[in-house]
Amino acid sequence: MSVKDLVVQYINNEKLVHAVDHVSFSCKENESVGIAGESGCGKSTFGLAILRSLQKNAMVSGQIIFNDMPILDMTDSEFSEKIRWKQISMIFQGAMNSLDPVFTIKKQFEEILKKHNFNGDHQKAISEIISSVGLSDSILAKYPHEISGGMKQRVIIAMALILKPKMVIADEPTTALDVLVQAQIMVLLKKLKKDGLSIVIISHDLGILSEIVEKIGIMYAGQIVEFGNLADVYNNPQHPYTIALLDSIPKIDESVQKTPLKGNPPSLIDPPSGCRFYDRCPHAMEKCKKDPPKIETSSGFVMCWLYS
Ligand SMILES: Nc1ncnc2c1ncn2[C@@H]1O[C@H](COP(=O)(O)OP(=O)(O)OP(=O)(O)O)[C@@H](O)[C@H]1O
Repeated sequence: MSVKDLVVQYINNEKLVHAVDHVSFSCKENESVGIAGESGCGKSTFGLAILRSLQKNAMVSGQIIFNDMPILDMTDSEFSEKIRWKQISMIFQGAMNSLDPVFTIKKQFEEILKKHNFNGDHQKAISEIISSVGLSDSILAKYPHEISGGMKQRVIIAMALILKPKMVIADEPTTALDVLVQAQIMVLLKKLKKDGLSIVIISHDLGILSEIVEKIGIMYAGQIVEFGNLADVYNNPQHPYTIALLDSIPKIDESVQKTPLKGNPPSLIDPPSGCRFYDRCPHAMEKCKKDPPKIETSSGFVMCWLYS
């Protein structure tokens, strides 16, 4: 997948919210990408833009090329017919709470298959996918309130995978689960990845991302300010925001208490020109008031005046 100059703006009360601002990067087949950043920086908007599932008040420009197909140029019906759920699917943030309480799990799988005109054997497809996420067929007769949070999340993952997509966008797939269940879900995602699934995983939790992705993008106020191989970004972060984000992870053997990053990200309505991290950056200089250059790094890029 290659994302070029992706811009998403929401119109809200006659004002523009610049939720994703000129985002570009690419990843290879079977590579998984993590998108990390604070709440409200545009991570979910980015994921929803790939699946063309943004709300109606969103305006999108730029290009997303998936398997040589320019997916933003397709008509809605072409995208639904060829791509959505069949090639790219999504585990939506908080989706396990949106399972329909009045239908059994089986019925909810059948609805998805019907909606996508699946003409194979429904029972076989459901059983196969349920077993691939570590559940047994007995769960199918149950209602959502009869199963645990971890099982619900497995059901949601199975639903996203039932049409055998090549790539899944997982938006905070472990948030709201206890740590043991989080670990089980990560084991499951790693297994699916090993079986050939590409995963774009969106999370504010750098620990979770470090377990699974090859590439990572650090998002700040709608922009990807640093992108590269996981090891490069984690071991040798370049952008002051990445450094601060990594530094905020508590370590068990540290005696000195961490000083959290001060201040808040700028509003995405009329964000300031120049570097968006300017107000919080310990290295801010006069030239940072101008838009930062995109500097090539060993495996990606950093958007920062420190390196020009
Ligand atoms: N439909 C919408 N209309 C207007 N503004 C929106 C809409 N959806 C999101 N936003 C705004 O866009 C910005 C980015 O939101 P988004 O949900 O993509 O961020 P996020 O990084 O995923 O946050 P979180 O981790 O809290 O989900 C925020 O300022 C949010 O308020």
